[in-house]
Amino acid sequence: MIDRKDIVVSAHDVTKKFGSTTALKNVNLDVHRGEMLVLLGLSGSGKSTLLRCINGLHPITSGNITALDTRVDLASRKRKRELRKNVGFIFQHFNLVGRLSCIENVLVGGLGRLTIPRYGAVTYPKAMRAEALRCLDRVGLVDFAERRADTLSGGQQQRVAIARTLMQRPSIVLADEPVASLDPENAGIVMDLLQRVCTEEKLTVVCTLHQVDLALGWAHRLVGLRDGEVVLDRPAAGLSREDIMPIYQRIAPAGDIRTMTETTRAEST
Ligand SMILES: Nc1ncnc2c1ncn2[C@@H]1O[C@H](COP(=O)(O)OP(=O)(O)OP(=O)(O)O)[C@@H](O)[C@H]1O
Repeated sequence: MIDRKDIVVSAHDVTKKFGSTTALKNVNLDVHRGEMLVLLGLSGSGKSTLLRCINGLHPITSGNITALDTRVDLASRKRKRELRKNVGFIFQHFNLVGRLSCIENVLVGGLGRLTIPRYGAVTYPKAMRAEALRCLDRVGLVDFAERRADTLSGGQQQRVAIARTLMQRPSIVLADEPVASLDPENAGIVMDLLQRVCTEEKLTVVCTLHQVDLALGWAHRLVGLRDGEVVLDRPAAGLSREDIMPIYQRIAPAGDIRTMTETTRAEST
């Protein structure tokens, strides 16, 4: 039985509108400590919006959302900033500072614990530099500490971004299509790393993906969104591609349901 204490994110009837566009419709979701949850769905189904509502980057329109015991929908700006210190965010395009070394990029993850900004790795406390090296070691890149970030491959840059997130010591990691720019081998390496930090450090990872096979291979739980609604919420174990593909059906205005392939074929003829 799941202990409520282990719930780190809880969304109740969350609706998010952007003008006349409803990005999320009555979403209900509990995410547990140490869980690797993958959000799947067509482009525009609301995956990134949900991530941004969890850390308060987007205000929700109705419902309520709690992350790490903070009512995100009611929180002040200051409270949201505090929350975000405990919530790491991994982006598709890594968001590293290319001209800085890898260790400097990782150290940025620890800035929230310092009162004054630092410029250059040597200006950080020695203990933080040692921690940054350990984080780089976790992702297999300690030998690249002094290399400029923009001289690394995409896969290596994403691993540095994961090290930066670890340096932040978050309780939750939100990853928005972290492997979308990577080849299959590097995508597997990055997913493996995310799953390992999740399991070994009891971190909670909520990750959006377009690759069903990666989701099946690495997620503990899959949540499918279609037009902003949760249409699948199941443990990944025992699920097959066939169980997942209905997420990718489009609802036509007349109510007939067509798969994306059928829609694309019809549109191209
Ligand atoms: N800042 C915004 N302003 C207006 N509309 C937005 C904004 N952000 C998202 N939307 C709309 O909300 C809906 C959901 O978008 P969202 O980016 O969450 O989808 P997604 O599933 O993450 O898509 P993708 O897989 O392409 O990243 C879309 O219709 C999108 O156009």
